[in-house]
Amino acid sequence: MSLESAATLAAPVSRPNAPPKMTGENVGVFYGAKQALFDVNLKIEQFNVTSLIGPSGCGKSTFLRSLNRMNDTIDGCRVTGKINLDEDDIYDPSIDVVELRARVGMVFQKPNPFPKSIYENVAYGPKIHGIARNKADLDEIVHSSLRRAGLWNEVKDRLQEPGTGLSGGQQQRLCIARAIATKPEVLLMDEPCSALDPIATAVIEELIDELRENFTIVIVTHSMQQAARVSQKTAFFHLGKLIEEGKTEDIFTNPKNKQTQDYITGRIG
Ligand SMILES: Nc1ncnc2c1ncn2[C@@H]1O[C@H](COP(=O)(O)OP(=O)(O)OP(=O)(O)O)[C@@H](O)[C@H]1O
Repeated sequence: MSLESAATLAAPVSRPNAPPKMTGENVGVFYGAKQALFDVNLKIEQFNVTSLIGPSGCGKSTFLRSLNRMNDTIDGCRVTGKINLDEDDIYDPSIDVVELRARVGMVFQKPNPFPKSIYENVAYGPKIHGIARNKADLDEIVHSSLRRAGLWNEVKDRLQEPGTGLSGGQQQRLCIARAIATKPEVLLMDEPCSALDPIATAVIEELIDELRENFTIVIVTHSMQQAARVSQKTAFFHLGKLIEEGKTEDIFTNPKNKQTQDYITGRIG
């Protein structure tokens, strides 16, 4: 992308004294004997969108998955270093991983609604986490999550129809509604628009900008334009290392590192 197009950057949310929502310190990730991430130090600011960018295989998704211990589900995967959510060390043996994943929710690359009704897709998390006290409560959570995900008007008359019957963009918004229904503090998004057309992508990008009022968001994206449009902070990874991070505007207009410069100007990738 041209450096000038960074003029479309989303305005930063100014909360100067807020401590970071999540902090990674010397994070390393191994798949068996192979090390995929090396000594990553990154602070995730609250109520901001942080983009993780870099060439294929550089470790973006690996780092994202380490933030809610999704890597635990991969055989032979081991994480070293420390990751905090507020004051909590998320790899401490006392941490309940199910509860952690309710606090740090995730939206995947391909929309993956359950083979259940639209209502049940969103109600599932609040039910298993015991968030709703009764049916009226559950209805309220489902309706407000669908509203916040910008899907309510399109589905309000068909809540009992299967989620899989929606369009791709609608399914992804349903997955976002499902993720926010458990009231997470942080929302992780792994290339959430890669399976969507430009119009559905624009809708999700707008939604991300609205969601940051209430959630801290970390997004992996292959699109530098998308990173520039939606995020306040950008982290550039290369070959398993965090090369440079900072305000999105600075990364795209005035990168300090030559590798970052080469990536954003299309010389590597
Ligand atoms: N389940 C796994 N088992 C073994 N190696 C893996 C696994 N997942 C990722 N890797 C390796 O770890 C490295 C980082 O992969 P990762 O998927 O995190 O990169 P990425 O930057 O998200 O890539 P992409 O943009 O292509 O999705 C790569 O070398 C990859 O082959």
